[in-house]
Amino acid sequence: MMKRGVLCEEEKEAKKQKLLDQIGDGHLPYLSPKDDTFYDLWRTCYSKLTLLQAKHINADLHHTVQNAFLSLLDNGCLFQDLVRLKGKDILTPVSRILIGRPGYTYKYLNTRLFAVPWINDELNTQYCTRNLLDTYKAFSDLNKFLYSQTVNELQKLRKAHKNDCFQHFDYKEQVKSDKRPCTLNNENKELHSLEPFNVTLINYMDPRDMPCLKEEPYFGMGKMAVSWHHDENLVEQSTVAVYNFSYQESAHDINGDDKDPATWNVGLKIAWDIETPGLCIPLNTGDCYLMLDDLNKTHQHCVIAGCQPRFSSTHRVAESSRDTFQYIKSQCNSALQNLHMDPDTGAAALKSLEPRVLGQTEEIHNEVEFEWLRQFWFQGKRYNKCTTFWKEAMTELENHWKQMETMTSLVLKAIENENLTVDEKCNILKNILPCLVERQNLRQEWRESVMKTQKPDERMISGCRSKLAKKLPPDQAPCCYPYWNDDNKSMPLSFDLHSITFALQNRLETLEA
Ligand SMILES: O=C(O)CCC(=O)C(=O)O
Ligand SMILES: [Fe+2]
Repeated sequence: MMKRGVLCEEEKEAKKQKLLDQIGDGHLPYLSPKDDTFYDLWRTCYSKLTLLQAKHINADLHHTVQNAFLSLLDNGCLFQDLVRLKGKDILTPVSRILIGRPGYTYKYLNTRLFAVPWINDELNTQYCTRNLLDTYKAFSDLNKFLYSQTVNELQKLRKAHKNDCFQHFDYKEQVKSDKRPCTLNNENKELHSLEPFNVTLINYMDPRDMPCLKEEPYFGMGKMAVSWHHDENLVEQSTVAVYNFSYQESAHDINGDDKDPATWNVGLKIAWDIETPGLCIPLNTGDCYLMLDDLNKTHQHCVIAGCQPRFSSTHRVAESSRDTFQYIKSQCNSALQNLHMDPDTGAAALKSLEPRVLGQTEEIHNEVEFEWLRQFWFQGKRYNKCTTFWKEAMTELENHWKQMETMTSLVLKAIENENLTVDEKCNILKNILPCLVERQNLRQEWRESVMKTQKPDERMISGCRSKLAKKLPPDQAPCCYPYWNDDNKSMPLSFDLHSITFALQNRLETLEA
């Protein structure tokens, strides 16, 4: 069920290793403002990166947003994520929270983050304190501001692009080759998204808590708080806008004296290119930068740690077709349409035994279980500190999921008992078995992931398992939920589906023989 990128992890890793081998012991060149050609390089190879300096932004907005960052920290609403990278479990050095439209989620590194709603007109009671309500709203205000700036900058970009094209366009060439000016071609090509940002991912790190950050490997830019990456799961050609806030003086410098020791930097490079120098842009507190249009696709970025604690708010247009509570709720409702509950006896029955319908129900069953319930509970009880929105949403989804457990058990009974032809039974089995096998495999995977993070018992003493467990506070420790024992009579089927899928496979083979 995990989404696959254009290049798979192994291919990317091999490609990266090849680049590192080419570089050998040395480093590739990169430019920062102290280099004469820094602005030329920025204009020519990084023109879709725009910096908005703090001094051009309204002081009230700075004040509101900066207080909001500090409030998130004071309220314990920033969390390190336990992610799986290149087959290893790691705890991200950066702590995060997602804030955004009610019901939105955002997936990064196979972790689904659940957005704390930034405003909720109907239910103000969904926050622990009044103070937190104002905190989230501050990011909605910042979101509106950054969106208006993005629209302006995209217009400027479009104008500059048109001028460039007309300047370079040679009329004779056009007649000869019967090509049209590139502005005309580009009229259709300019697909950049003007959709407003729907979420912001807030980042926080105090470098003094993270003495073991990795060195930036290609250019020697310094210690990385966030390694090179493209932002994933965004609407194509959508801008990412970032507000930067570092605070408190500190004498501690982790990056040597090569550049201003206090400053955090954003690093940029063209993806898979070792000819063009990298760009390292220092960020002063209150500065914002925009990665416009397709910059996130053509280039990669990283964050080089300064010495102060630092926050950023990264506003994005998350791809949301299958990633909102509204979406998964409607999926559940469509699956449950095939369930009839007798109002008098409370007995459950399936309305249709159409194989396609049964298969779809089992798919939705997996989707709600693995993409929502298990993702949510893997993050412990962290969300309770920030909002009640997701606890209520998960209770609702869990009720739907439990009814789908009943539906699965009813299909299994139908295959045993009903007056169905061999063909009908085969068709049903073919439609549901792949989903049940996937459910069994994914349940085992999730259970193992959670066990790895738990306190070691006598059998598991050493290694990163125990280290990870110690690092996470109890309310953030991953839960394997839902989980139940075979003697739990409220559940129609076992957690472990191994013997059921095994028997069904045999059954199918016998029927087909
Ligand atoms: O903190 C920043 O400036 C950017 C962080 C980032 O790249 C991300 O959250 O994807
Ligand atoms: Fe990023």
